[in-house]
Amino acid sequence: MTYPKTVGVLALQGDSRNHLSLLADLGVTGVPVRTPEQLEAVDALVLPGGESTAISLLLETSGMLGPLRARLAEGMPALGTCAGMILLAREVTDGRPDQHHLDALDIVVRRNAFGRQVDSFEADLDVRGIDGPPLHAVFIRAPIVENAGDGVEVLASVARADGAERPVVCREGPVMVAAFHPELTGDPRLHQLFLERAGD
Ligand SMILES: NC(=O)CC[C@H](N)C(=O)O
Repeated sequence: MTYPKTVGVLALQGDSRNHLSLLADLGVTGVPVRTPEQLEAVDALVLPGGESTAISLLLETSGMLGPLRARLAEGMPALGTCAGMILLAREVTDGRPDQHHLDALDIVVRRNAFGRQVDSFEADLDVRGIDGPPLHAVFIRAPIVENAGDGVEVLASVARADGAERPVVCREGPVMVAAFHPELTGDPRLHQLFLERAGD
């Protein structure tokens, strides 16, 4: 199994540093991506958590929106976490009217939607494809997956305060998303799962 050679981390806004150090722990060259030229040079991309409306705007002003759409359409592997998951979705039900989404996997998401747990909560997740102890996940103003298409694999779910189970890790082809912040716990297993598929 080979990992992609160079993995970019979108560094326009939000938490790119911890993603870069997890990639380094896995022996992968991670590079911050802020320009179309830097995007062109990577084999895969991590879109971190932060604020999806701000990242959306910065994608536009940096000139990266078009090139990023094109790379995703060509099949570039991407991992989106929290705000990154919102950006990669097919539809955002309550995004700002001018908020861009990249339509890279067939999910519909709603921002800041974990009911009473809206601000933050933590959960231990069984993730399909990850062995060993459950993955500890930190959710911060997390999006909810309202609908996942037939082609989408749901790899982990969590019960909302009202008891409804919601997908929190999804994958479609080379694109994987998580509603939480996998970079905050120092556990590299979610990145590893992404890279295993991304390098195929
Ligand atoms: N932790 C996060 O990335 C939060 C996402 C944020 N609520 C948004 O809408 O973009």
